[in-house]
Amino acid sequence: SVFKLESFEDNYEAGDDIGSGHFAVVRRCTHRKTGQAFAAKFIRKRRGGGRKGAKMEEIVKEINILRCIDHPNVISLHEVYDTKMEVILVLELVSGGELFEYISEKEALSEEEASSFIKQILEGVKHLHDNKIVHLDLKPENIMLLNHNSTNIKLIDFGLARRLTDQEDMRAMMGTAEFIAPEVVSYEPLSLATDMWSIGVITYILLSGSSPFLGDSQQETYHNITALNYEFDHDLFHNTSELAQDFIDKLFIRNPRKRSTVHDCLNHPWIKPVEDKEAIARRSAMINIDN
Ligand SMILES: Cc1ccnnc1
Repeated sequence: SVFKLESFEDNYEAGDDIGSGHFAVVRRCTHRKTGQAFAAKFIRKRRGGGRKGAKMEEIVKEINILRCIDHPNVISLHEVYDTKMEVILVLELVSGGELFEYISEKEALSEEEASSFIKQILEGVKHLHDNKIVHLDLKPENIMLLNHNSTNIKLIDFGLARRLTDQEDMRAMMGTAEFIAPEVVSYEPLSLATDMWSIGVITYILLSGSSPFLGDSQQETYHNITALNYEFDHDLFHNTSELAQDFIDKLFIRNPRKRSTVHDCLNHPWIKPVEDKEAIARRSAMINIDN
């Protein structure tokens, strides 16, 4: 991958911090020649045998993933600068804040608003999954609003994202099938279904303001997840439709192969409203006028 050799400072003026990720700081920046605003993600390189900083191979993996996606609901990568201490990703700027903040201000959202956000997340995730990319870190902090007065969202932070071809390699490393022990065979490699579970958690939180599996400790949370220990608490869900709960139930399935795919979700009636009779009548009326 060709990285720019002239310095980032030559072309951009860095501004305020607007976020941070793994070993990274994100700052708003302005392109000197055009005045266009971007987000610059400064990723610290791991030097020598140190622990701090990201490994170059991880940074290159994130860049290569970002370079092969292009979708209105996914952050886009503009250019990359490589310096001695850090790699700088110049990304599209989204300045509407995290979905996480938006929810906490509003407690819980209406079903229409929640369904509209989830539909956009599904559209973005569909683009990733169609390109065999699994995000692996879908959470409200990694979903940002385009700007303060819009409800357009973008997925950001692909620091943990993987291309599924890597997984196939891993399965190849598992050795010759006939000699593999059952616990190794049933070890489910990370799959696209991993993202779908996360979408279930995000949906539950958008509708109720509460987290379905969260316990008092990380260990308790893990127990709740593996035991599928969740319910639709009446106080939180008495205004929520059966359809929304059915959408979530189809994602909280232990067996990844049985869990809803992104396509199942986009076709679920909670997301894809059934076209009502008037809409059908209007459409055929238009067709008659045209003929
Ligand atoms: C935090 C962030 C990341 C990417 N683009 N804009 C803002």
